[in-house]
Amino acid sequence: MAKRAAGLVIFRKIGEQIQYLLLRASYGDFHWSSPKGHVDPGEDDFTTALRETKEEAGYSEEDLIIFRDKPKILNYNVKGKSKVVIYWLAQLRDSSKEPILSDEHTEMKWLTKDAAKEIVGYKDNQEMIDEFHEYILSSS
Ligand SMILES: Nc1ncnc2c1ncn2[C@@H]1O[C@H](COP(=O)(O)OP(=O)(O)OP(=O)(O)OP(=O)(O)OP(=O)(O)OC[C@H]2O[C@@H](n3cnc4c(N)ncnc43)[C@H](O)[C@@H]2O)[C@@H](O)[C@H]1O
Repeated sequence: MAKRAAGLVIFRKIGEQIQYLLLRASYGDFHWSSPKGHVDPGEDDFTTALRETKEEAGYSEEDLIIFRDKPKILNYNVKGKSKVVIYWLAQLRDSSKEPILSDEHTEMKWLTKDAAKEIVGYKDNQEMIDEFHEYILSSS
């Protein structure tokens, strides 16, 4: 069975600029991603996304406006095993509230769409950022 994870693609608005939160893993290839993590047995995906966001960025559901109707699903292989990751888009209500990192990450950045796409590197993740970005623009 595929490994399953869930998380939130978090953005904030600074004036007219939209910035995405990316966290750098403290292990493996030190990759950058949105807050997310493994779905525990019996846990639903959305609960995982909220739990991991709290653990990895310090944000609670109350800190965020979550666009629940538009999840995106990424499928890729990690060490030869398939992995499914479900992401929801979420806006930080208080743009001045900075994340609190756990020991799973060493660094954070708020990045414009193009910089966020560059740092995540993977095509499917880049396409997801593009799609979420279009959604933000079309709904604001
Ligand atoms: N490798 C590791 N070494 C040591 N401790 C670890 C570890 N992974 C997790 N842990 C630890 O395990 C514990 C439980 O973590 P927990 O967060 O509960 O579970 P998890 O499933 O390991 O969490 P993530 O899904 O966030 O893991 P990840 O960052 O490895 O996954 P990603 O898919 O981004 O990345 C996995 C790989 O896929 C690559 N990747 C990411 N996105 C894509 C993509 N779109 N396409 C192709 N490859 C991708 C990444 O570059 C990376 O190489 C924590 O304490 C954590 O610190």
